[in-house]
Amino acid sequence: MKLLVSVRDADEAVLAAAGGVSFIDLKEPGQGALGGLPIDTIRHIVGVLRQRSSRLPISATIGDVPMQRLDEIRARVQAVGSCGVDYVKVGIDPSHMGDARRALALLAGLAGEGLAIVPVFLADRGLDVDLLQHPGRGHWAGVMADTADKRAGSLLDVVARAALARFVSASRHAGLMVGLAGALRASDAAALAQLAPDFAGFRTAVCRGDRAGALDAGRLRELVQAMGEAERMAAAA
Ligand SMILES: O=C[C@H](O)COP(=O)(O)O
Repeated sequence: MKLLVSVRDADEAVLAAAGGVSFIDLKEPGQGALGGLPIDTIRHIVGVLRQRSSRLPISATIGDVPMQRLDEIRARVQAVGSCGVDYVKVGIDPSHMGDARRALALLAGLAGEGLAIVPVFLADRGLDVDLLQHPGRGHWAGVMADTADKRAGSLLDVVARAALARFVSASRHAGLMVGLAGALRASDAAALAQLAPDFAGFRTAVCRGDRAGALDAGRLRELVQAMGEAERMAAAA
């Protein structure tokens, strides 16, 4: 299981890369669950990481764009995708199923332009694995579950373990890389190792204060240790 950490600037990205993170995610945490960074900032961070010979995969979010605004989603995906990131993350709110399906179809079409797109299903009101049967699924680069309301607790408090296991397994079945996130804590490491997604994403747990605060090297170290230990124990079981 890769450890994804969300960062908002080049200093945080370098800190995360040096701290043992295996997946760097670019976002502005002060602007919501999928807050987007300015395009120039994304390009700058990618440049800094690549200059340092970091080959870590990099994702970036397009921002919290309402799903009905298909033209804006298209433009943001294309702009973020032009920055040299490996993956473009787009939030999907399944509580508006018609809009969600139309947005997912758009993302499948954009993948034809050579963009590796990861729909991020907001799981605050549950996870609908039927969306993983969307006809466009073969064009996505992966899928994620995440939460919008970080005050409600960890994803593991908000969504039943069995539903998360179904999401991971249905994603695999569809041939998709799968990630879990949503105010996850270091103490969730053992449960995450059991669920075994391809990656687990963190921001809140590695910050001083809330997720809009600064990335904290000590918290990051503790998280890397906890995740490594949980993986070793799951492998030994
Ligand atoms: O993509 C991962 C998220 O940025 C995780 O953020 P969070 O831990 O605050 O939910």
